[in-house]
Amino acid sequence: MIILEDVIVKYGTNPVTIALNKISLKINQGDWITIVGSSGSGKSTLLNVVGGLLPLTSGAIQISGLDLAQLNNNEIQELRRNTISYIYQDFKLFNQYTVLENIIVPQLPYQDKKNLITKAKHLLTSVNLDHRTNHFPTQLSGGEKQRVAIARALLSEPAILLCDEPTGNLDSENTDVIMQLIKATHSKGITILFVTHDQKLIHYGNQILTMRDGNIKEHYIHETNDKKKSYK
Ligand SMILES: Nc1ncnc2c1ncn2[C@@H]1O[C@H](COP(=O)(O)OP(=O)(O)OP(=O)(O)O)[C@@H](O)[C@H]1O
Repeated sequence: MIILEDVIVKYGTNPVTIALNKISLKINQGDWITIVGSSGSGKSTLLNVVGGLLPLTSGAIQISGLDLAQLNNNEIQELRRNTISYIYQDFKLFNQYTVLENIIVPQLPYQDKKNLITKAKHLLTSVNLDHRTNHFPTQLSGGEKQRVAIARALLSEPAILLCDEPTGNLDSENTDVIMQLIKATHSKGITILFVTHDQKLIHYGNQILTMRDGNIKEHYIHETNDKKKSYK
């Protein structure tokens, strides 16, 4: 479970931007929350604080019972390595590495290489890219790059997958492929936080969270038809 309590994030000093303005939210394991809202409303900041990438100005975040503020840098990195994975609009692949290397590189210092290669090959098959194992990112299409990024994100078998507009650079055909892969991932019980501007994608999640000016404007849960400002 992820719990945000009165989370405030400010950027800068003069001027100050309040990116998250006292956000409280409870996310259960296996939820898929689609996060929408206009540009600058705080969507990426919300993802980044859950991912342990940004310090809070005030408030608290718990992930699986751990208070992020109580963790040292190594512990945060461990949480990010084992529990939380990210996929981004711009894929963030390493152009100097092959597809297979891109998938295993983040985990290489911590796990047995042979095991990682076996797992990575299995993941490449599951995203239909086994024929691209030794290619470099520059030789791939956008959709293929995002499939590599998904394989990399899943290597650690994370509990939480943070998706920051992962289909933003893709055409509708590739968007469908990526959404089906994320859907399959979600069906294994992984929590998904999914930022998008694409209204066509909001039905994939079980909840829609609308941000406005650093606040949760609306939190809509599909299954219950329940509308909430927050779970507080
Ligand atoms: N590094 C930063 N320094 C200063 N202000 C920032 C920084 N990052 C974001 N902001 C500001 O914080 C606010 C929230 O930004 P955030 O990126 O979370 O919005 P967003 O909803 O993801 O926007 P978009 O849809 O355009 O990606 C915006 O006003 C933005 O200008």
